[in-house]
Amino acid sequence: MSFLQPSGTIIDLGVNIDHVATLRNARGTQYPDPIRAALLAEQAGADCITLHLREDRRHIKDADVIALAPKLLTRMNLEAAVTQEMIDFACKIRPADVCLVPEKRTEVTTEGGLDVVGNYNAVERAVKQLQAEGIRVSLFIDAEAEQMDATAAVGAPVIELHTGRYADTEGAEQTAELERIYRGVLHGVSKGLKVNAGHGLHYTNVQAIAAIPEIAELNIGHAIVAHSVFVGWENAVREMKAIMVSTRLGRGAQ
Ligand SMILES: CC(=O)[C@@H](O)[C@H](O)COP(=O)(O)O
Ligand SMILES: NCC(=O)COP(=O)(O)O
Repeated sequence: MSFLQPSGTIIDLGVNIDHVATLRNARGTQYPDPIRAALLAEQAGADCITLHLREDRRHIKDADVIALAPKLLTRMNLEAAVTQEMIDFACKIRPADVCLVPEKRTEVTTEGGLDVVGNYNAVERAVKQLQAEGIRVSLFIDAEAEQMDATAAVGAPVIELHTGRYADTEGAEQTAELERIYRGVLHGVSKGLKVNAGHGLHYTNVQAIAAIPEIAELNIGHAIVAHSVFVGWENAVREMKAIMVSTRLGRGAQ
């Protein structure tokens, strides 16, 4: 496909530290410290730190967000559900970015994109409240034109396309998902949106997504935490960033 041509455009890596907190919470210890992981990830090449304060606090806790905010050298991308509790909390923290994501208590991980069309008024209220605090708002959505059109209408300048189905499929199904994402990226750009992507990306499926030149940022967490078990945290971050950048520059996987 044409998007596989090297473009040399910049692509940012947002490192999601949720599952460093998962490991910490497994025993109720203070280690591994997600704040230390975030600062080391920045030194290893992360362009931003993403963390998801879930309503059930299964991994990231309020205290993690509060402790990390003043220490970050890059920028915080706080993921949160569209609830008054989370929007009020985000407005107190005032991260550079807030990404509004859907949440179901019973889900193992995020299962789909935010239904902006079906929750338009609530999303619009949240976007306006966050933007009044100077926060840039991103909506985590599936690569569907109507969701992107609603995102533009509600005034959010950024979308993050859910790559979960692409990550969970293979062969012709995965190729179809990749084409759907590519068409979604082009539609999002045509609506004037900054287009990011994330969920389920890892060291051998990230290349095809990173090769799409109009994608500005990838948010990746679970795979980096998993890989760090074998290569170390900073190396895992460096390797992912190197794959993304070399893909963009057309040098193939390094
Ligand atoms: C929105 C998304 O895809 C992830 O950033 C999110 O953090 C997934 O939730 P878990 O980290 O709890 O799996
Ligand atoms: N929004 C996606 C994200 O932050 C990380 O998702 P994953 O890589 O942990 O699946």
